[in-house]
Amino acid sequence: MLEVQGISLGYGSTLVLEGVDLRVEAGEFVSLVGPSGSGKSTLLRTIAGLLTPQKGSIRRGCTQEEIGFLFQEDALLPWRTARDNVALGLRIRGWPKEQAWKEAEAWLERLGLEGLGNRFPHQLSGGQRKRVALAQVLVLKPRLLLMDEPFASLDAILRTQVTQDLLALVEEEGITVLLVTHDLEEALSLSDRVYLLSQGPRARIVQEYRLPFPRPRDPIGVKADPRFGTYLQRLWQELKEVSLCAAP
Ligand SMILES: Nc1ncnc2c1ncn2[C@@H]1O[C@H](COP(=O)(O)OP(=O)(O)OP(=O)(O)O)[C@@H](O)[C@H]1O
Repeated sequence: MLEVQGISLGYGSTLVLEGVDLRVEAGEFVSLVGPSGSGKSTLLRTIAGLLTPQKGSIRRGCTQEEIGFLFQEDALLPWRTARDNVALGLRIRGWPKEQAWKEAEAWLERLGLEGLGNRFPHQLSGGQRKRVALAQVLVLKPRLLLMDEPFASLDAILRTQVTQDLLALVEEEGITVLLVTHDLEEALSLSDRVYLLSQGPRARIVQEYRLPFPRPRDPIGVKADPRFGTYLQRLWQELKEVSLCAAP
């Protein structure tokens, strides 16, 4: 679904990424972790097509329309109801209003927001708002979902609930996911593979972990697997090591 080869990219004279390679197969859930400021968001934005690499290539197995984005800041319009916000993308794609509303309501319901379609974003809790943002992306049936710390603003309990629901939905829909996160437990509990990016400048992928946990997966239950602790310890250790060795 996605093949990144030898990507290099900088801001001004600083080369943030140098020679980054990664692959995401169709239906996989892959996370990208690394030290703060290493270039994770830069890499995701490059994959999303928002930044142009100075070197290297990106091959996507789907069209731009089939890519969904979920960033830390949601894209809800404050003057539109939850239903209208979710329906907006379908309306832009030419769906008639009634049909778009019906589909939007169905997705709000799947995300546990039944009956809240008439509320405006400021009338929703933080968790409900995130669920509307998720419905806004999923209603467009993305084949590849790119997420950059989408639930970072939520408290631990809400975050766990929303990610649990997200995982069930992407498994059901067969959506391929690339997630940037600083939360190692989140990365290990959700993913099939985790990539570790080195400390920048000139960051590159230094490690890849292939996780043995089956699907469909309960991201809470998987933490009780004794192998989970082993992976977590290894990832922590390697993240600590790369954080200490910045490129000269
Ligand atoms: N628009 C920009 N102009 C100049 N430098 C930038 C810009 N955006 C990011 N940077 C720099 O590029 C480097 C990588 O930033 P990026 O946000 O990609 O890292 P990150 O790994 O996502 O960080 P974090 O984990 O803290 O969110 C940092 O040193 C940052 O200061």
